[in-house]
Amino acid sequence: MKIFSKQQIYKGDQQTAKKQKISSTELMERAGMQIFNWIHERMQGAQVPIHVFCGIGNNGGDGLVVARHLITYGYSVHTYVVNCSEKRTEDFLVNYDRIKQTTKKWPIMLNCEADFPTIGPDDIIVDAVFGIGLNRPPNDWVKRLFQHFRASKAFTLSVDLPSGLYPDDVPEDENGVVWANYTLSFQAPKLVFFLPDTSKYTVNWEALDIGIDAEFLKETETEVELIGKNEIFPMYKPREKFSNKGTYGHALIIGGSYGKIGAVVLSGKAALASGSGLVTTFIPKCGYIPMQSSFPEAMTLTDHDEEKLTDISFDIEPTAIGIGMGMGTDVKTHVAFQKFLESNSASLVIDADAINLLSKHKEDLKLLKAQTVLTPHPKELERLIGKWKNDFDKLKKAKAFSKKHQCVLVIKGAHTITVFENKMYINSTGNPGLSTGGTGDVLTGMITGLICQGYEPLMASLFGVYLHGKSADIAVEDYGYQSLTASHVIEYLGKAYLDLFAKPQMPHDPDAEEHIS
Ligand SMILES: NC(=O)C1=CN([C@@H]2O[C@H](COP(=O)(O)OP(=O)(O)OC[C@H]3O[C@@H](n4cnc5c(N)ncnc54)[C@H](O)[C@@H]3O)[C@@H](O)[C@H]2O)[C@@H](O)CC1
Ligand SMILES: Nc1ncnc2c1ncn2[C@@H]1O[C@H](COP(=O)(O)OP(=O)(O)O)[C@@H](O)[C@H]1O
Ligand SMILES: [K+]
Repeated sequence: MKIFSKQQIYKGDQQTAKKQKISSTELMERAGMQIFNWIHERMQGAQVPIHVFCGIGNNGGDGLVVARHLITYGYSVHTYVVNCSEKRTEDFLVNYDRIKQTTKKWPIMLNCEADFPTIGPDDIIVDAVFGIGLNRPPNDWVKRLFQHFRASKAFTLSVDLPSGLYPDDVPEDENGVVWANYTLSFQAPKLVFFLPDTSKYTVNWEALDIGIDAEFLKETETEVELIGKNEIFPMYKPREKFSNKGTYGHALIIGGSYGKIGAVVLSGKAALASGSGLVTTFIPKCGYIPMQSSFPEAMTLTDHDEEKLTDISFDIEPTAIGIGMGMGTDVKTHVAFQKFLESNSASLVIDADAINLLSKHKEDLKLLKAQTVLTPHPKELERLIGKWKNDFDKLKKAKAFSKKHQCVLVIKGAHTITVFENKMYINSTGNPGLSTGGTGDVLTGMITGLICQGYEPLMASLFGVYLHGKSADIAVEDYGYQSLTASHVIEYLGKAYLDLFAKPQMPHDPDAEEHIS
């Protein structure tokens, strides 16, 4: 699912009006009507007080449309205009006139704190103060209004995005933003719903189809995509009947040190469970017996050093290599890693300590082949690309890094973002049960195993991240967030594959009816 920039959203509105021969007022009517339908479907006329707060731009115009329909259907509505600027948009004014023709209870003008209404905890707030047009922080009294919303504890439904949130920046003051329970976003979600700095402003979100021009939606190239089942399914490579283990590649998993052999066991098992034909692990000598006894499907090669990797040499020809889990950053290990990079020609997935070694010795980055995959968690990413000001700055730096080194950067987190050159792919699966040791090792193994089966490194990363999260989403049903372990993610991988073939989905909806950000 494409995630459009602010400029693209405005362009899409214009193109839709032009192609469908409708006015912008009619498009606003459609948008507001969709919000009304959503509320009406759930409330069925219940007489809960609904406070609709409208700004003076088109987001406010949407709010006025919603309020008018709610009034017509007999709801208990209080409409307010947050009078924060003299510059009203045309469509706001058209809808201001229309609501005045519908009811004698005209919208109440709010000009300062003294005007704030009482809002009960069981009331509903519709937040239509600012949308994507916010271009500076709200006035102080408007910020206090947003805090008044939050203090009321009323269910808050934001129109398009929580007011005070920019579509392409991080607000400096969290009190200047509405904290929404739910956001109904027009046509597609916004990038800010998925970033660690800004996702807290809405608990749930849903995209409402407002009939934006189909050609615009299809042809417009976006910098950001949300990856759900609809995006993943077409990538799937079926298993051939007349195939053998050689058909699906040979994964080599390199890593481990004294006390950290388990990381390689997990990674190797994940490579196998993702479908790799063969798996070999390469570990320090101390790991030989534990590896052979806990992972009988794997072949095992060992370093001559007992406790760490000092010489990564082997006489097999792996299709793809995953390296770094539990490897440590000993000087001897670094020398071995550097030598390995100089001679390696297989596709590579780099994780954990191998990333830390690259961060410590940036000159080694030039040894990476094009399309090498790196899978840092936030701390590892910071060591690699430097500190960032906020999430947007982080993504800018990540794109520059990916371009410079021609690598696929898998930035792990609640919504893992895969960056390749200028494009960013946001994953939609996964849950907090994954916040436990070893799940990252599993991901590296899976991506390595997928490359072995012929998936391009970028596809393997997107597919791997999706399946990893999906497996955890299925497993959490049986184990709960607290008890989910990295081994469960491997165990449930088969179910995650099978889920790809479960009920078909609507093209506009990546994974579910509602989304928790
Ligand atoms: N396809 C779509 O996405 C559609 C979008 N529509 C709505 O239009 C919205 C965008 O409307 P606008 O561009 O009018 O902008 P907004 O309604 O988001 O609000 C900003 C308005 O207030 C002004 N402003 C910005 N920051 C301010 C501040 N801190 N204090 C006071 N005033 C400030 C701006 O000049 C602008 O007029 C969308 O978010 C959406 O709700 C719908 O009406 C129709 C379809
Ligand atoms: N709250 C969360 N929601 C979804 N996914 C998560 C969450 N926390 C962690 N993850 C995922 O779990 C994995 C953790 O990886 P990492 O931090 O490298 O763990 P480890 O090094 O212990 O293997 C990543 O794939 C990350 O995206
Ligand atoms: K809003």
